[in-house]
Amino acid sequence: MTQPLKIGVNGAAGRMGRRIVALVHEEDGLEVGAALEYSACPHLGADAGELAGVGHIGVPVTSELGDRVDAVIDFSLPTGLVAIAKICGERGIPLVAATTGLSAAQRDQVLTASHTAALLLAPNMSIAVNLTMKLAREAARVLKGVSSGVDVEVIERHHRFKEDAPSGTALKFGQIISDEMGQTEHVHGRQGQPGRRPQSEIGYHALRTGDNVGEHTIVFGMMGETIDLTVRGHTRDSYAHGALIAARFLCEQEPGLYTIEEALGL
Ligand SMILES: NC(=O)C1=CN([C@@H]2O[C@H](COP(=O)(O)OP(=O)(O)OC[C@H]3O[C@@H](n4cnc5c(N)ncnc54)[C@H](OP(=O)(O)O)[C@@H]3O)[C@@H](O)[C@H]2O)C=CC1
Ligand SMILES: O=C(O)C1=N[C@H](C(=O)O)C[C@H](O)C1
Repeated sequence: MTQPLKIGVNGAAGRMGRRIVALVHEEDGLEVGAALEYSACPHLGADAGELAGVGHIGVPVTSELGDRVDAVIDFSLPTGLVAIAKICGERGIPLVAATTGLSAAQRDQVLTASHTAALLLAPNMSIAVNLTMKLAREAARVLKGVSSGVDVEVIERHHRFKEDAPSGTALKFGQIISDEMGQTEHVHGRQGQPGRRPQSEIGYHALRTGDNVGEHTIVFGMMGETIDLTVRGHTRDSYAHGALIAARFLCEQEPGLYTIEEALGL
């Protein structure tokens, strides 16, 4: 019988980390190998399963990655991702990097791990969101030919605790669309007298309310008609399931940089 893959969870005491711990524990062929947090985390020493609401699993929250993991899934903070990416790169451990809000320099530091380990870095692990990205690319490809112009706006809604804005997913939607349509300016909200809207911009609008786990709407506004592409999360498990698929996928790959589309088979 094959041994279960041992998954290290970075940010294990967080909202996503707890769901990853719970689902890894429940899924056949996977087990929690390590539950990682930063060295001053108040949850150090607590049982990761108890924190995640699935009962005692005998894996304490720790700040040191032991030698018991086959892959790491990270949902933490940019500094946490940079630190774990360095370790994964040094040890050749596959890494699913889900944290958003990285600076360009932090992103480059994380990408360095792909020279020596299998790495997947994506702002959204959900199948529905990544499929909607494909739809958005197709819409942009077709609509760029509309002679009277198309105004693209990205509206996202998230919970009040989210630290970065706009979401990493919103920025990726904008990147995909501007790659197809050629917009060169990315505008975040509007106020005062911005004047007539130029075709060269994509507008982003970040709403922060309550416990919303994530919604994105891409508006393609034209003269006479509008297309809204909307994708809504209902629970964080939509992201967690995709991250587990990605971890299994990376465990079968050579070192290198992989995409969530490859992992999900989109
Ligand atoms: N790609 C995707 O599909 C998704 C990505 N995300 C992203 O994942 C990240 C986490 O989201 P969420 O779970 O809601 O956030 P949380 O704040 O609930 O969780 C982050 C956890 O990481 C901990 N942490 C802080 N610093 C470090 C460190 N240096 N090393 C390890 N752990 C650390 C935090 O501790 P403390 O609270 O004490 O600071 C917290 O427990 C965000 O960037 C979010 O945008 C979220 C959902 C889906
Ligand atoms: O912080 C969140 O919650 C989420 N963050 C990701 C992002 O910034 O795109 C993905 C998802 O929307 C949930």
